[in-house]
Amino acid sequence: MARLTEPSTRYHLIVAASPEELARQAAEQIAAGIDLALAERDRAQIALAGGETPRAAYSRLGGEHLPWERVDVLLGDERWVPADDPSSNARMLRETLLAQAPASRARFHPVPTDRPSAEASAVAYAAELAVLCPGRMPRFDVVLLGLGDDGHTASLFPGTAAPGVVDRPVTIGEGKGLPRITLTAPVLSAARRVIFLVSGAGKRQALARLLDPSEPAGRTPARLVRPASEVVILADAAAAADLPPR
Ligand SMILES: O=C1O[C@H](COP(=O)(O)O)[C@@H](O)[C@H](O)[C@H]1O
Repeated sequence: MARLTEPSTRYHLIVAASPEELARQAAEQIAAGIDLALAERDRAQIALAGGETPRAAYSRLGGEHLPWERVDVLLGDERWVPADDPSSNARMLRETLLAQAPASRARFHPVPTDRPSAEASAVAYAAELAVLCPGRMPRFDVVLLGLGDDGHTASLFPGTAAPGVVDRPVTIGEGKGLPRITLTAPVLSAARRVIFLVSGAGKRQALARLLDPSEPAGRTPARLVRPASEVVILADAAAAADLPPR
């Protein structure tokens, strides 16, 4: 009898020579995913990373001439903080991608963090997602992810329950002392195009672990993102410094 084995995830690593090049490549990859989606459907849905790394890429992407009014912009995760909190991922997006024409015409769907609890915010975000992308698991056209130095992605932190949630698209997480709302691994994996953006020497070990087939996902939850298509990793030279030649 034939043994069924899960196909392994294919990673395509691109090392950028400068911060400008990293931002340019990221903006280009996201724009290409949007273009492809809009050639096939009326609207494109993208889920973007928070944190600090993608700021320059978003500022650059915001100037791309795309039919932004047909693009739904969501977040892969959000800290459960008010919308104007300095650590709010929505605030960061509003200050970069959405701050300028033409991307200001996109429809932004922030995580509603104004609910009485993180759980209630997760339920509200899941309801919004269900309207936008009907079906059991939403399928984004593009998912841009970050990689934490501890191997987390979105808000799937090692040692917490969120990475193990597989029966719903949105769950609550916890990381660096903050309650969070996050897309789950099955939704991230269902995306048509997944891109990781990794920058800085502090991410060296995490990046090496992400690319190591023997690395357990329990220690590096970013390995739980296993789309059918190849995963593009855009890294700078500092993050990629310890990697063996590929
Ligand atoms: O907490 C978070 O961290 C990750 C990584 O952020 P970075 O600035 O170190 O690249 C980010 O992807 C995630 O959205 C954010 O909430």
